[in-house]
Amino acid sequence: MAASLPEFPTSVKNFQRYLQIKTVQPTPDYATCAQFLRDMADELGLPHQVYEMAPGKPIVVMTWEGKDPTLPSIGLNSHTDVVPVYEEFWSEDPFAANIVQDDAGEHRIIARGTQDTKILGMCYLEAIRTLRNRGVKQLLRTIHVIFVPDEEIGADHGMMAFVQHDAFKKLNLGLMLDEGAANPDNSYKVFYGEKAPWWARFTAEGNTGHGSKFIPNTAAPKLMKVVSALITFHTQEEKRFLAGKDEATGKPIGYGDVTSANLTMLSGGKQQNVVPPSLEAYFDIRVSPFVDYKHFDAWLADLAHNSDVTLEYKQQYMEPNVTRLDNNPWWAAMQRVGEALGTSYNTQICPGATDSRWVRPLGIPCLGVSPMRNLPLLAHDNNEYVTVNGYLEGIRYYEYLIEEVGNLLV
Ligand SMILES: CSCC[C@H](NC=O)C(=O)O
Ligand SMILES: [Zn+2]
Ligand SMILES: [Zn+2]
Repeated sequence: MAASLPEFPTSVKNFQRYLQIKTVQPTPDYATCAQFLRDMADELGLPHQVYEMAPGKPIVVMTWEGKDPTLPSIGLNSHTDVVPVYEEFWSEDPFAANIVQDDAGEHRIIARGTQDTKILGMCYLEAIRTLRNRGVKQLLRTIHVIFVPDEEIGADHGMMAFVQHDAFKKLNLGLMLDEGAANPDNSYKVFYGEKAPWWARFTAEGNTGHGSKFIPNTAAPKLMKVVSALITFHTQEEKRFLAGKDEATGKPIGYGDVTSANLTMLSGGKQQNVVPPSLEAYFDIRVSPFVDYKHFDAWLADLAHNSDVTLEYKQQYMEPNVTRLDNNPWWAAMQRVGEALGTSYNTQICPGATDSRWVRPLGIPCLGVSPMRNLPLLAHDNNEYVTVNGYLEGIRYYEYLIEEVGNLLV
């Protein structure tokens, strides 16, 4: 660790304070978090509302009213919760938000949530502060900075519920910006759509008995038929992805064009010498938005049926989830800002699921961008970090982007 560190700007200290709040699943400290955000809003002079779709799950919305509040507004969304840590694999306390100088001389802020996705919320707020300090009193459109809980566990009491609420409709969003991801290359990733999470549980049932016997009709071979078919499917999709283009048509194949099916949990059985009456296999399936959902659903149902296995979904997302980029004035505005700041973009389908999937089906365009480039993707990983310089670049990016989209007449 470096002997002495420079004095960092207040924006960095605010980011550290946010990171130090343990909004970690499964028991996030949302009360402290909401208080912190309310204090930030007061400091910025932004009126704010707190909504709860379930007790103890605050959604904080800060509003910077535009010159014409009747125009559709801009939503700046980020989630406040973070995923758990394996602390023994971290070089720093994941909730201390320590700043450590690396070999290249860069100052790294190391903490859970630096990339996913507390950087985003703080960049929005610090960018608004910069704009107002520059003397920009109002933009044309109203800006809503939205902080939501529980994105990491499916958003049942977060964005999924909020979009049904009157308060959400009253925000009158014309565009929502949401999370992107760190890019190891020199461009910003932009997510214009995402894969559909289908969390499937296959249950096989059969005869039980002594573990030394040849028992007919047991659970294991039935379950193995499903497991084997899905692993074969997953491997084929992986091959298509690695080949980079379609064998027949030569069309390029990216992450968004393929579907993954990972076996993530297996359960069943009580003792090693008792053949179990049931066994379960859990798959995290991420369906490409370009796949015919109904067709794929029928394929999985047939697979289960033909294997004499039952299939249940913990979640099965079925809505369209792509924002078109052609003839999209918001995207054009984003590109102008990138050009002005010397940044290029890399447009992608998000392999994971974000809160945008609840908003896109309402016809509201959503673009997921996080200004993190030349940075390894460490969301959900050990020693998650962003550099101080990267964070400051992010604030500058949003300063220009918020001004551009906030003043856009479409
Ligand atoms: C599908 S609900 C969980 C959402 C989570 N989002 C980011 O990692 C994901 O696993 O994609
Ligand atoms: Zn996230
Ligand atoms: Zn995440």
